Amino acid sequence: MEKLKSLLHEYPKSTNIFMGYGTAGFRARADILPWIMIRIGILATLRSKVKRACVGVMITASHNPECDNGVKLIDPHGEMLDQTWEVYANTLCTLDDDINIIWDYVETLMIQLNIQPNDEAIIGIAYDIRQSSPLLASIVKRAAQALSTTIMDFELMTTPQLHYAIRCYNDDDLNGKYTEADYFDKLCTAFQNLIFMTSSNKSFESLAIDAANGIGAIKLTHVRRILANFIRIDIYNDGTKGLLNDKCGADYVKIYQKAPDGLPLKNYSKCCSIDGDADRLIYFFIDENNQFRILDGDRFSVLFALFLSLKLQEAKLFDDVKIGVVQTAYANGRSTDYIINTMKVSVACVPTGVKHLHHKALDYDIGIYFEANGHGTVLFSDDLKSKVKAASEDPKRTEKERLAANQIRTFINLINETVGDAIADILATEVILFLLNLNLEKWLNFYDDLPQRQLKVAVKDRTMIQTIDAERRCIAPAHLQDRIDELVSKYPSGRAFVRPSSTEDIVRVYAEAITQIEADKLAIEIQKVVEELIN
Ligand SMILES: CC(=O)N[C@H]1[C@@H](OP(=O)(O)O)O[C@H](CO)[C@@H](O)[C@@H]1O
Ligand SMILES: [Mg+2]
Repeated sequence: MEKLKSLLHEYPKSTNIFMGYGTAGFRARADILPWIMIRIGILATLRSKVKRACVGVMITASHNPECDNGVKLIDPHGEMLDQTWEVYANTLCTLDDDINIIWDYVETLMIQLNIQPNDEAIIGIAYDIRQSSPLLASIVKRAAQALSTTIMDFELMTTPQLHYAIRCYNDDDLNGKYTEADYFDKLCTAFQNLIFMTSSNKSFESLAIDAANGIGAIKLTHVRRILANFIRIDIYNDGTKGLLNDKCGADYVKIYQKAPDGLPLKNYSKCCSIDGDADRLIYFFIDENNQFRILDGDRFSVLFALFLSLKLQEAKLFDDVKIGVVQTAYANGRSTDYIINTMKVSVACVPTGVKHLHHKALDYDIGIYFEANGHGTVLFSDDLKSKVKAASEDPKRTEKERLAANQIRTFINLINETVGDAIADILATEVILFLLNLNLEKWLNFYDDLPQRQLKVAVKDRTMIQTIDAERRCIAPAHLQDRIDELVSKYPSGRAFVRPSSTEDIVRVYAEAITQIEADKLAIEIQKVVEELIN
């Protein structure tokens, strides 16, 4: 109690205004975060006690600028914090800096959640390369230690590494331990084995990676070294010169549809950008007409689903396996059409936010999910894992069937199933392109995107908008949806929706149409309706 009391005194609550615990946890300017870290240390301790397992605390603001930071909790299987606990996180942060008030709330929660004072707690803490990160991590650590919690200090890590590390500690199948060397060995060995299984004498073209001047640059050097005999990886924006996420990184490339600074695009046929904490990935290249072309999250869904359904067919397992793609309303309509009608793979649409995609993907034996912004992964059910193992070892099957099953089995090891992992996704993408004999141009030509436009609208109260049907329709305020329907009906192949952002104080408008001019026009018309009905 005394230690916690002095910590509250040392880092007093600096503001009553803060964004709630959302998809990305808490995010704000780094200088107003210290007091929040005390409460996170407490919350993580309680979560660990309830789950009787290790939980994670990741300090990062992902693609946001260096001056920002953030924090989020990771649950024992490496997944995002359970949604009911987001409420406790918010309540803890609304409490005053009074040790008695805070302690009363902690005791109430302990009774409610049946936590005994002597229950053990263990937390793994990691952070990205922001200057503010070590201090924020030390505050979480001190708050948790004040409650006798054991700390594993992982220091610098990518977000997906910490998710995976937490899963390892809680899973006996994964030896209950994590080392960075084991992690990159696992990914790189799977990559090499998939190449060895292929009787091709092709070689890889060099890959240029824009690492957003973030933590990914440091971690990618391991992969570059291990795979040096297979693929040449050149890392740009590695933090030696530029600023974190400044005119570079996956978010910049996707939003501005522009090449990142600091990468000699013309020297490469394949380039990609990751974001500041290495959980998003976007590929890009210059096409024959000298146009800058990007391959976003929708394209990864298509590529991964294509590869996995093809291998399931070759292994004669396709009819026994439920494979599906999970998207949000921001997925380009043409990608959805292509997956359903050409690839004959089912598609589910869920609200924005990785936790929703991840949750839905668990419904499938092979659940592939990506947000259009490049965050995503693949989940494989235990049943699917047993099936492919059995098929790969079944002497009654043909060699081709066994090989395909073995390829799926190996591919599973190339994936970080806990969360989108840009480094794992790069290796998976490279291997699929290699095995299917594709380059970026051919991959892009699977289908043409419908032109689209996204707008941000500043409103007085964005919570006035309520949505249903995976955020594709509004039920409040009155008449908004009717007005949107009326506008959309004037555009052939038009599609549009509005929703309040969960990370910014704005309403997002999305519109799609046959031409860019029409998509822009539709978006602006809807923006006006939003302004009229909300402000
Ligand atoms: C349209 C869009 O890109 N939305 C992003 C953004 O959420 P909003 O609720 O739209 O602000 O940030 C989320 C967290 O990073 C990310 O999961 C999501 O995809
Ligand atoms: Mg990120």
